[in-house]
Amino acid sequence: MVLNPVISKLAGKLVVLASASPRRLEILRSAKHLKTPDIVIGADTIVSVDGMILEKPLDKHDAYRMLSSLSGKEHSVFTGVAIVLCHEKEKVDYQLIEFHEETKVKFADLSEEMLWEYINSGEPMDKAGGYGIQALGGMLVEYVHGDFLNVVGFPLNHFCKQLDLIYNFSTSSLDQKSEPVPLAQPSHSIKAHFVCAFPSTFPKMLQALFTASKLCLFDLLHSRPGLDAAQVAQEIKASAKGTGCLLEACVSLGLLKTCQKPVYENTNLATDFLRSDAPFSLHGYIQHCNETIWPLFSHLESAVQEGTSQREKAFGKVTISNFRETSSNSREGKLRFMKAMHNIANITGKTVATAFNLRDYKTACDIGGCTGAMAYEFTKAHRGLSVIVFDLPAVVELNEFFRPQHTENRVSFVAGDFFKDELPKADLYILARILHDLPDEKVHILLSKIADACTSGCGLLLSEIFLDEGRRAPSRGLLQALSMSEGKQRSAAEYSLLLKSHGFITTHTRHTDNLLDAMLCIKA
Ligand SMILES: C[S@@+](CC[C@H](N)C(=O)[O-])C[C@H]1O[C@@H](n2cnc3c(N)ncnc32)[C@H](O)[C@@H]1O
Repeated sequence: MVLNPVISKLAGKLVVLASASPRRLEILRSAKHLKTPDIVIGADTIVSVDGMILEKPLDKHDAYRMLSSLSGKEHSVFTGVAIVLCHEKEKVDYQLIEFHEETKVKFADLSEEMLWEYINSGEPMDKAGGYGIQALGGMLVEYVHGDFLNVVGFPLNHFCKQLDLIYNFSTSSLDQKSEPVPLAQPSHSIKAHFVCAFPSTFPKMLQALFTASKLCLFDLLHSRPGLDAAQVAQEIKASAKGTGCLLEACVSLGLLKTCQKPVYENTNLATDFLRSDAPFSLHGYIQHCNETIWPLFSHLESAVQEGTSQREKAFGKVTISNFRETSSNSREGKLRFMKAMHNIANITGKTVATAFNLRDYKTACDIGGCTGAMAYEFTKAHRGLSVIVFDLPAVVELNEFFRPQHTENRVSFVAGDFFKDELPKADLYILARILHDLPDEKVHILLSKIADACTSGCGLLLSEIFLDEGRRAPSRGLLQALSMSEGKQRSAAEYSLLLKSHGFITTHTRHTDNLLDAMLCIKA
């Protein structure tokens, strides 16, 4: 789903927001300026805790009752949304689409003093559950698991996905205003189209993205915007026919844009994420998905039948086991793997580095820290902190390709194997995206080595995708498990338990909305 084209489907339509909430109005307004009528959107938010439903407080005492019932606990925030599409030909017809979104929020333990101070601020009075996460109420919150905007009052991401389904898969395109879908068959045709389109469209979309990325199309159109198809074909040394089709497909996916004269340029999305030298580039990660994830998952049926990794089937024998993530042992293969890790660390690093107050730590060791991208974010976020990146010799020797141009020299590299070699001394150890790749036995070996290197009071910051306790989400973690690697996807509680068995007590857990979650532990 490409967000801007999705939300822009509302342009030129009159959208009636059937809600008095200024927050909902703000969320929708900031997503798109809307003009002409055609759609009615209604939404309502409730909070649910211990089987009780909390709506808006009636008075201060009601606010106190609600907030004290939330103190120290996880609760759910539900927003129900109804979209009514109005079709007009000879007579007006309607189509109703409903959905809801749930977000889990945990409150810190709230003292009486804090509760009353917050209630007296007046903020709780017009808000479901008696708090507003986007303002002072944010201070009460320990973590949010799920869509933040849903807690504010409108699940914009889910809403855009629904719009995508309506406008990209519905036979009754509102733009044509020709064939209204009668009320009797609510979104059935949309679902059928979705189910049909998904298996055929999705692989084609991905292959178009992989190919455009591999041919460095977005780099070319960044340095030379406004080339036509023939010029692009010449530059990328590809056929005119194939290049023309690829360019048009990229336009339809919102990756490129073209005006009346058929010349091409990058959309903002491509400029920000798809060119190889963008600060938050995902170019290396996309190549990794193309060369490693795609071939691996093309053997999914055997993986499920056999319950074993299909790495050898996909890539043949890989002799250097620690580079098992790559499809080759070549320098090019290693660099591709490192670029992929670097891209994700660039996107997530700041969130992880700023998840906790690390004022008391002066030296950190990022175990399996790869290119140092995460380490640089930690030194940027914490002025008094130096970070040693500890990784395999084959990785450390290639780190010069990833060194940032402007940085204070507080990141250094040590080569070694975390199962065999002595770990550098530090008062904070960072383990980002390491443990999910290891089975429990190996986790214990690594954690006991870290525990031996720690004195009492040392910290351990773990960053991984944390599954929810029911193992129902997030799907990126559950899908990753299908690779049948020797590792394991775990919940925050499971990680805490593993860490506790080596004397690390979890003090804080953060579910972020930025791919990786984090927990901070202290060595007892
Ligand atoms: C999935 S990457 C994570 C990189 C980095 N921590 C991040 O979050 O961006 C795993 C890293 O662990 C390193 N690694 C794997 N086995 C190792 C070992 N035995 N000793 C040291 N590093 C190892 C890999 O080289 C790779 O850089």
